[in-house]
Amino acid sequence: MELAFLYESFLESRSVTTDTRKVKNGDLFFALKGPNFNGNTFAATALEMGAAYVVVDEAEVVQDDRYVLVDDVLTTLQQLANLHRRTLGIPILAITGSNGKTTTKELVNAVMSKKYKTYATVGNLNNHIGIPLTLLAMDESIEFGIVEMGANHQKEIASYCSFVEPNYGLINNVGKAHLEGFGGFEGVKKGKGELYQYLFETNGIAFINSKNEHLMEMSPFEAPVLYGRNSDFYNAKFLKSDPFVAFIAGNEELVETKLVGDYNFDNILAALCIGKYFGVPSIAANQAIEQYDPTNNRSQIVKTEKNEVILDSYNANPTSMRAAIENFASLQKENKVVILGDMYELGEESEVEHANIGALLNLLTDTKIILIGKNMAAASKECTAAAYMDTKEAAVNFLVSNQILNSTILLKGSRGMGLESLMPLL
Ligand SMILES: CC(=O)N[C@H]1[C@@H](OP(=O)(O)OP(=O)(O)OC[C@H]2O[C@@H](n3ccc(=O)[nH]c3=O)[C@H](O)[C@@H]2O)O[C@H](CO)[C@@H](O)[C@@H]1O[C@H](C)C(=O)N[C@@H](C)C(=O)N[C@H](CCC(=O)N[C@@H](CCC[C@@H](N)C(=O)O)C(=O)O)C(=O)O
Ligand SMILES: Nc1ncnc2c1ncn2[C@@H]1O[C@H](COP(=O)(O)OP(=O)(O)OP(=O)(O)O)[C@@H](O)[C@H]1O
Ligand SMILES: C[C@@H](N)C(=O)N[C@H](C)C(=O)O
Repeated sequence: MELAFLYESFLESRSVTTDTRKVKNGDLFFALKGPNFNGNTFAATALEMGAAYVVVDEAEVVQDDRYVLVDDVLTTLQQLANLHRRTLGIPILAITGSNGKTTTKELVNAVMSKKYKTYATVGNLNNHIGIPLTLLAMDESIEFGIVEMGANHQKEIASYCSFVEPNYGLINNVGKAHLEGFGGFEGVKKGKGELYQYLFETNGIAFINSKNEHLMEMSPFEAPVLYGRNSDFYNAKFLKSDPFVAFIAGNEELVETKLVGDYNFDNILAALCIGKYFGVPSIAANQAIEQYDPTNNRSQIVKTEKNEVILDSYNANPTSMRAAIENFASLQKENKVVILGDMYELGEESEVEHANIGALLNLLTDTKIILIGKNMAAASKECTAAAYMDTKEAAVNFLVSNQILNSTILLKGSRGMGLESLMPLL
């Protein structure tokens, strides 16, 4: 009953917010609880600021009939999103994976929007709150929805599938990310595999990189749409990444991208496979890939007055760190510097995984290495040639007195390290 009423008012306003700092006239305000605040305490403020209704789950804050009291605000937000998704009835593609979800989502969106009116997750709004907000932002003009799903524990992807109800899905890869919450690499496979399980049980379709043995082993499908090998539904030929990726597309066209890192080739293949499956003309699809220019701290090239920086400070885990280092090692540049920060959420595997990165760095004989953060101590023990600072503050002092000039720099670490704040020194 509450849901039907809320959906009616949602259809009138088309605007949902969870934050009084962003309320607009006519909004539906959902009073979520978070680590810092209880949204119920902001309900009255939301109404004063123009919200039409406030959805709360604490009876004592209710003052009049503009308060909609429910058992649990987050569950109601997800149920409303599900009702909207069913009403729209459009095809929805879910994208998850350990690395490259956001980039792949952007690439798929760029390709698919050459033929369809699409809506894709904005930025990284990929969790229990961001995903329902993504669904509710789709209107009747949208022909194809693309929903990024992030996760750091079991049953999370299954829960998202239950209200997103995707018809199509892509697990980009499985790697050593969020090991703490997933319970190791096998746990990552199980947790991400929940998308395959949902699609299998609902006769959905999965796009799978056939060169990825883990994904192939996880696949329960009889006939998934494969990419990556010549006999597959889609393939392309990698040419180089020096630093930008170039390749020969499935239609034999040369495509020169603005994406750094050979690992991005897999993300591109996924996008082009999906485009081909949905009938996007190949010339237009290739053009979409060529035009995509990352500006989001994810392997972004920044030319400063002093240096050229591969700014990769959005996140870091053993798999993406290794991929970034190996790619950097292959670059033909004069003065190379690697600045790496801690990798987070690795639980009991943290020390050994940081040590493994240290061992890998020993292979970079022509490169200056700077390691930052408490966890990187384990890497510095393996890689004795590296300069090591346990805090970012210490690293700032080091970089002030040891200026880096005329170099190509890889700057990568977990989000919490905020390594982009070092950019003014580089
Ligand atoms: C709940 C919420 O939306 N919080 C946002 C809020 O946080 P704030 O610091 O204010 O505190 P609370 O969370 O405690 O607030 C509770 C509610 O109170 C509201 N409120 C507060 C103050 C006020 O004056 N008025 C208010 O109304 C408040 O809005 C809350 O509703 O603001 C922050 C700053 O803008 C936001 O950063 C914070 O957003 C949280 C983090 C959030 O989850 N936002 C989602 C929309 C989202 O999708 N965020 C993504 C990050 C996704 C992510 O990390 N993905 C991981 C994997 C997923 C793991 C999953 N299990 C998980 O734990 O999330 C990945 O690896 O990709 C993003 O922002 O990019
Ligand atoms: N296919 C890939 N394999 C390994 N590493 C990758 C791949 N694609 C991207 N990366 C690395 O991951 C970084 C973050 O990319 P992106 O934000 O697209 O991933 P994500 O999975 O969405 O991350 P998050 O969950 O934190 O949003 C990139 O800058 C790059 O270093
Ligand atoms: C920021 C969040 N999406 C994420 O990726 N976290 C990990 C732990 C990181 O920052 O490396």
